[in-house]
Amino acid sequence: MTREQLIEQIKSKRSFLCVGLDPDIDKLPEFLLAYEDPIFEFNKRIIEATADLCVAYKPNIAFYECYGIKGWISLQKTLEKIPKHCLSIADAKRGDIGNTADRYARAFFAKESAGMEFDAITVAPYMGEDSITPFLNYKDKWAIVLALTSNKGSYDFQFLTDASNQHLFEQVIQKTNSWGNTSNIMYVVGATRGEAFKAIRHYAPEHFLLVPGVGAQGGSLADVCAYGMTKACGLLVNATRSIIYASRGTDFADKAREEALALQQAMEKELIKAGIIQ
Ligand SMILES: O=c1ccn([C@@H]2O[C@H](COP(=O)(O)O)[C@@H](O)[C@H]2O)c(=O)[nH]1
Repeated sequence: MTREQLIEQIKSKRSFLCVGLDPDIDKLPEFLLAYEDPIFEFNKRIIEATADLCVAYKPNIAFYECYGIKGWISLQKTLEKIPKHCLSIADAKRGDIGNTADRYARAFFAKESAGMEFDAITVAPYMGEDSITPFLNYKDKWAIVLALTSNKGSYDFQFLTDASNQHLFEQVIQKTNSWGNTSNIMYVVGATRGEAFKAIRHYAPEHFLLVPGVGAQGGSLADVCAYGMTKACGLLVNATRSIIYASRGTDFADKAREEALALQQAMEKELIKAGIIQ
């Protein structure tokens, strides 16, 4: 999906919501366990209940690969169920030397290789340029670079400063910026980092940011929008557990829709406030 198509979707759906698909077999509604592939059944119903309210889906690969071959099959079926008008993000956080990164890119972007073609993948920048550029060689695909994450551990490295007082997360953005452009690189910035969005926008004024941490992690949508929104929106705000586990009963898809709708409505207000839609 191109940047222009993504912006078009945001405007027409009046939403910049990304729904996380992190299915945990121990948290699924019990009646689904009778199905041959409970994870796919769960995801399918979540997608059907929310596809008109969101512009992206983000399966976190850990929640599939932990089930081995069966999990990969559930992931592949889930990806096929994600409508083409939604950006599909493999939250895989890959990062390795160039020739290995090339294989990772094939695995997630080249359908003829592993049978999956995501629009985007999250990547870890620690290993530098050759670990990221293989993902940028695919037309209309995105590498989403971890910049400032939502977790407590982000303080261990990401806030370290150099002699000029520049934080590591700022250096990451400044450096990776030159490897691609605003049509093939996004950054992960946690919603719990409201205070840092100004600094992020200094180094990435136009890039899309994938923002996890609203909902279960307590991040503020209002803060994210106040400091992170651009003229083209520039935000994909993710919520996972607060949507997909809104209920564990037979009404789970309806309740997921209610949660997604509440976020979409709050996002619509922000888009109007910013003059992006009327
Ligand atoms: O900084 C980060 C990077 C990735 N994540 C992932 O996003 C979702 C968040 O799920 P919630 O249930 O909405 O908390 C999950 O897949 C994380 O691994 C993140 O939270 N923070």
